[in-house]
Amino acid sequence: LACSSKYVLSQMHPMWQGPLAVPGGDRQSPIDIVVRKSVFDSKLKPLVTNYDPQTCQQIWNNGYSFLVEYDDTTDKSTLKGGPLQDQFRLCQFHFHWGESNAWGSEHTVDRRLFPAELHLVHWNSDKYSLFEEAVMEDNGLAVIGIFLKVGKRHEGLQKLVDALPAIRHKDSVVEFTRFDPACLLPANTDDYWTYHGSLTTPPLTESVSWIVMKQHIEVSHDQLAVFRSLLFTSAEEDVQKSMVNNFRVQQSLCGRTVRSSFT
Ligand SMILES: Cc1ccn(O)c(=O)c1
Ligand SMILES: [Zn+2]
Repeated sequence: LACSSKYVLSQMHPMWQGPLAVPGGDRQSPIDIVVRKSVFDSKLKPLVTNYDPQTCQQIWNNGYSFLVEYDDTTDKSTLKGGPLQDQFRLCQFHFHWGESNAWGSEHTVDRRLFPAELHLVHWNSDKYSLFEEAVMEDNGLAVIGIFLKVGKRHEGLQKLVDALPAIRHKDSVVEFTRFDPACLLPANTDDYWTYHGSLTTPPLTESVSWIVMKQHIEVSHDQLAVFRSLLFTSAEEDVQKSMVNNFRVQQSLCGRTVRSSFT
């Protein structure tokens, strides 16, 4: 069983040459959320987000996804409430998606796959002074996961979609300002599942309080197609590879409980 071994081997991924051994390995992400096994916790509070669009700085292709990065040197864009005891600062958001609309999300709900998943990444600024510090601690990060479905065009997303052709290749970056990530939240942010897990990319550290929204957001087929026009590869490489299927395989629950904020 993957949980009992001292090391778990993450999925062999072309981008991460060879298996990655992760110390411990009994709190890995992503997972399948089995709705009927989740436990309602009445102590779970509503999420409180306070995002300042002025802290938005740049958008860049890191060779695995594209990241919209925020200035996290002050407490201007924060997350608190929900399952969290402390205040967390927004540092970036990014997505995971498939080559087709049939798959692409990292988490699943009763094995249901979504075409993509948005991650809003925050770190505990009550306890740590840098993201790099927090990422190594078991209460260091809080990531909001939001499922994307293909449907009507997402007006707020279009500004981001329009910036993507400028960062087609790995390591390209452009200035990106005044983007309010609150426009990407679903109407209902009171209903979520939460569990303790890990980053889904290296260093795969088990430092994440995951908050997975029950309600998805909708984006258009064309908007998602622009995500797929990005490349994993840098401009100099001879063979260009489409940035698709940038999700990790699901990990064992290892006896963890997934709590729900709703019945
Ligand atoms: C910090 C971090 C890095 C990668 N991914 O996928 C995440 O969801 C969070
Ligand atoms: Zn992610």
